[in-house]
Amino acid sequence: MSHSVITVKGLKKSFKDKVALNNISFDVKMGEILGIVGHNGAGKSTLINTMVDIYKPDEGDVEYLFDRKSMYDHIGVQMQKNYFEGNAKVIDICNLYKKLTKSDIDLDEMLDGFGLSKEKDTYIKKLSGGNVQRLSILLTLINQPEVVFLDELTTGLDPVARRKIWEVLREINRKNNVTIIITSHFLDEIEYLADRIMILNKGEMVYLGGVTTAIDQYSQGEKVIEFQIKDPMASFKLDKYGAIPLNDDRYQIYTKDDEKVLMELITKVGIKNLVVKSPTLEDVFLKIAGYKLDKEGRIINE
Ligand SMILES: Nc1ncnc2c1ncn2[C@@H]1O[C@H](COP(=O)(O)OP(=O)(O)OP(=O)(O)O)[C@@H](O)[C@H]1O
Repeated sequence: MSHSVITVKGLKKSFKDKVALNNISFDVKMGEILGIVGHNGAGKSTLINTMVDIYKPDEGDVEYLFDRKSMYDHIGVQMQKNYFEGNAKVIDICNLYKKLTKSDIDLDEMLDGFGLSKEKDTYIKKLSGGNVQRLSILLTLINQPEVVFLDELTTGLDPVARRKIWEVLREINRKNNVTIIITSHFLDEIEYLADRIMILNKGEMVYLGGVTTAIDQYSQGEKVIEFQIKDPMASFKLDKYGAIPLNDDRYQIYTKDDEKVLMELITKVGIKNLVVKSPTLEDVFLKIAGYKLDKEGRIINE
């Protein structure tokens, strides 16, 4: 069992009467990738901001394994918004960070790993949004932190660029045992990267554990039947099955007795375009917190 590098105890944070975090307690293990997911406003950024001392909690406490006074020597924080001087070149900003953090990292190697070698002499104001995002992650890693916080990891990046970032992060996690805490709206990202996931729902931690454990725990041998009904007026017939409405007039039913339910749906309700499958992480989310995903796989509010 690895040590805890961060211990969060009973965190509470409100903004006026809005409760952003309600009694959150957990440990971050050294060398793990912890993925924090939740809908807009679930409390992800507030949690990270409180963990890195940007916000003061109303109650509770965050303990680090290392000396709190030198915390910023040990951690790297990438926030949602970045403000870079537009008239500086990529390499200038990198050198500045390197100097400020007294790092001996090989910048050429890093720029290459992030696919930014060609942009080395590009002015920040001329960079694409995706490249600004890559640069901000790169800068977070320049001081060779032991713990990295990445808020909204790959928002704004195309699928190829996202994969590249995932690989870089996995490598620094595996090679250097860097602990990584990421928030994301994308379940595929968390499923791919995270050793454990935390599901936040309206400021509450509703799940913390392994991805496969989440699926096993919440599915309990159930199958998922997804379908459309032939006659929308017949939707009341689905009530007794606890059907969850999805996009595009589709419904989802969880059942341990898929054969019987399927027969009933076909003969008594009238369904089409049906799929029977084992639950995925996406289904688990839908079940735990009523989340839905948009076409790109991003969590959207109910
Ligand atoms: N500085 C602030 N002042 C007032 N309210 C805030 C502030 N920061 C967050 N909140 C509120 O606290 C709640 C949690 O917000 P937070 O930004 O932590 O959620 P999030 O899960 O990161 O959302 P998103 O995915 O949209 O970034 C929201 O209701 C938000 O409006």
